[in-house]
Parts: sequence; structure tokens; C-alpha cells
Amino acid sequence: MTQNLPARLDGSVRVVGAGLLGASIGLGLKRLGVDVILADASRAGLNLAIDYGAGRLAAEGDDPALIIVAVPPDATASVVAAELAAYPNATVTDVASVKVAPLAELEELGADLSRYVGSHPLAGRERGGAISARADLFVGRPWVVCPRPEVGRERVVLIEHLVLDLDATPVTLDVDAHDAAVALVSHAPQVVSSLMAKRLGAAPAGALGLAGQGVRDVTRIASSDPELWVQILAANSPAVVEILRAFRDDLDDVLRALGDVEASGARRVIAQELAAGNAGVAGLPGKHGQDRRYSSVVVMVDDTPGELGRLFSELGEIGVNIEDLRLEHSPEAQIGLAEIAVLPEAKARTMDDLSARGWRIAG
Ligand SMILES: NC(=O)c1ccc[n+]([C@@H]2O[C@H](COP(=O)([O-])OP(=O)(O)OC[C@H]3O[C@@H](n4cnc5c(N)ncnc54)[C@H](O)[C@@H]3O)[C@@H](O)[C@H]2O)c1
Ligand SMILES: O=C(O)C(=O)C[C@]1(C(=O)O)C=C[C@@H](O)C=C1
Repeated sequence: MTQNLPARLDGSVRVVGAGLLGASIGLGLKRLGVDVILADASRAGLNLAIDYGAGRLAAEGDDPALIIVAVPPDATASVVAAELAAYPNATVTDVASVKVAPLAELEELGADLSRYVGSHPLAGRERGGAISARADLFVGRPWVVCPRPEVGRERVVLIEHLVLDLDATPVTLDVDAHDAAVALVSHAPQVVSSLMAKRLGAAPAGALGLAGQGVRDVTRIASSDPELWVQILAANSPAVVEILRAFRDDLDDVLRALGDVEASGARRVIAQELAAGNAGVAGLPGKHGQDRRYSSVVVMVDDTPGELGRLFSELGEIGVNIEDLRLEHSPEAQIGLAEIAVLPEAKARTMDDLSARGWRIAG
């Protein structure tokens, strides 16, 4: 996973905004030996990111060829404009989660747009700040790059090199197509997750103690920063509203059916909505962004040192490649569940061989 190839990027890179995204970019590039200059409006935030090894303070004479702006969406255009003005030869990109609004604001500000290429990694976490940063945050994830006709190809290539150096996959889209797509795959899901999590606040005593993996999957991103997300949702509101309206229509259908389950066709309506969900989720790309599905084998693993390692080496001995892995573990239980993704044709053999070696298969 960790690559040791030399960086494609050449020279210093300046990162403005040393929070989750900025510090993760810094850590990833520093790992390749790139000189990373960090800047942030918060001195404390900047010092923390430097302490974590994400880069260094700016110095007299710095002349970065590439500047990455990783500040909240509402601040993005003004910071990009200031960087374009301060470094007249540099190519500037940003990583904001919306792309139409910052570009429109930059046009209004009269910035030199021939050196600006917006971008957006579809990778992140529900917690911000350098403290949550990770060098491998972008590995295998799509990173949208939004070139425009007035930008020279060499500047777009520079951004693509950044993306490839961080082991992400560049995806070219214009800003409108980007915002429409992320409304569906990122912005509306945030609202749905948060609203479901809000229900948990009204849980009767003891109910939350029964929470399994299902509710955790649905609500993980409900821990996201409200201030950041208000900016994202407000900047892409028409597209998000359209998706949430369709969601509300489907919800109304389910509510009507559940309201009178004995009515003719009610169970069919519920089943159809659930089956449509099966079809929707099956379309999500699998590992490394490819549209490929794997079969999963769930193995029960004793909560003792070395058990997981033994499982991995035995999978190696029987010649099965682990395509993906998810661990489920309850702090109370003395057992964990390892969900191993394997090629569909390897599933039956994996289950048989592991059972023969004494492993308990849970599904
Ligand atoms: N969080 C995610 O999962 C995620 C994923 C992809 C893209 N993004 C985008 O990345 C950007 C940064 O998000 P984050 O999660 O890293 O946030 P963050 O809060 O962790 O970091 C933002 C940093 O920007 C600094 N900052 C704010 N205004 C500034 C200014 N005017 N000048 C200089 N620094 C300033 C803050 O002090 C903070 O350190 C946002 O535009 C967001 O939409 C976030
Ligand atoms: O995985 C998460 O925690 C995220 O919030 C990541 C996520 C996403 O929706 O996929 C969130 C917003 C960003 O603009 C990009 C990525």
C-alpha cells in the first residue's frame, strides 16, 4: 500500500489550511520527501500540524510551484485569490467539497483564473483538525479535478501529479457535473445520516446499549462538523433539495404502507422500496473505485492476541487473497467478526477450507 516511488511533484508545495485535509496532504507528500510549507489562520492549528510532521513554517524566499487551499468552503475563494496574487507563478488548487460557488466568487473577485484548477478528494473523516489527519487518507479514493479551457494543460497535469502522489485516482469533471454528483453521493447522505442520528437522542433507557453495526454504519458521518456542513449544504442547496424531495416521497410511500400494513399492496410497496435499495447499493463501486463486487466470508475470531494474524496467514496458506476487510468488535464480547471480501469464485472454497481448519464461519 505505501509506495516508495519518488514524488511526481517537483519543488516546494504550499498548503493553506492545516486541518484534516491540509495536514493529511502534508503528511502524504512529506512521506515522499516533498518540501511542504504550511499556513493557517489559527496559529495553534498550524503548530499542531507542524508537530505532527505535516510540513514546516513559511520562510522568506519560498517559491512554491503548487499551492493547495484546504480551508472551509466559504473562505475558499478569498484565500485562493490571495494566494494567486501573492505567488504570481504558482498553480493554485483547492479541495473544497463544492466547486461551482468558489469558482463564481473567484470570477467576481477578478482573480487570475488561468492559474486556478479546482479539485475535490472524495476522502475524508467525520472529525476535522490536524489531530485527525492521516498520510493515507486519499489512498485508492477518487479525486475530482475540474480543468477549464483557459487553464494550460501543464497546470492540470501538476494537479494530477499531486493526486497520483497521494495514491488517489484523478477524475476529470466540470464544476456543474461535480456538484450534481456529490449532492447525491455525499451531501444528501449527510443530511439523512444526521436526521437518523437525531432520533437516537430520544432513545428510551437501555435502547442504545443494543446498538449493533447497522445503526453505526448509517450514522457514522452524523459526527461531522455542523459548521463545515452548513457551508457545504448551503453552497449546493438546489441539487441537495431535489434529492431530499425524492427521498421524502419514497419515505411517504413507506409511511403510508406501514400505517396500514393489512391494506392491499402495502407489503408489496415496502418490499419494492427495500429491493430498490438493494439495487442502489449494488451499484456502488467496490475496491479501488472499480465497479466490481466481492463475496464476503464472515469469520469469528477469538479476542486473543495473534488470532487475527493466524487467520490472515492461514488464508495465505490456502491461497485466498483478501480483497477487502472489515472488523466488527464489541468491547463486551470476547469475540470479533472479521468480514473478508474475496473473489466470488473463491467464496465456497474459503469457507470449506477455513471450517476444516477449525475456524467458525458466521456467514
Ligand atoms: N472533512 C472532510 O471529510 C473533507 C473531505 C474532502 C474535502 N473537504 C474540504 O476540505 C476543506 C477543509 O476541510 P477540513 O475537514 O480539513 O477542515 P478543518 O476544519 O479540519 O481544517 C480547516 C483549516 O482551515 C483553517 N482556516 C479557516 N479559515 C482560514 C483562512 N481564511 N485562512 C487560512 N486558514 C484558514 C482552519 O483554522 C483549519 O485549520 C473544506 O473546504 C472541505 O469542504 C473536507
Ligand atoms: O467519510 C467521511 O467521513 C466523509 O465525510 C467523506 C466525504 C464523503 O461524503 O465521502 C465527505 C465530504 C467530502 O467533501 C468528501 C468526502
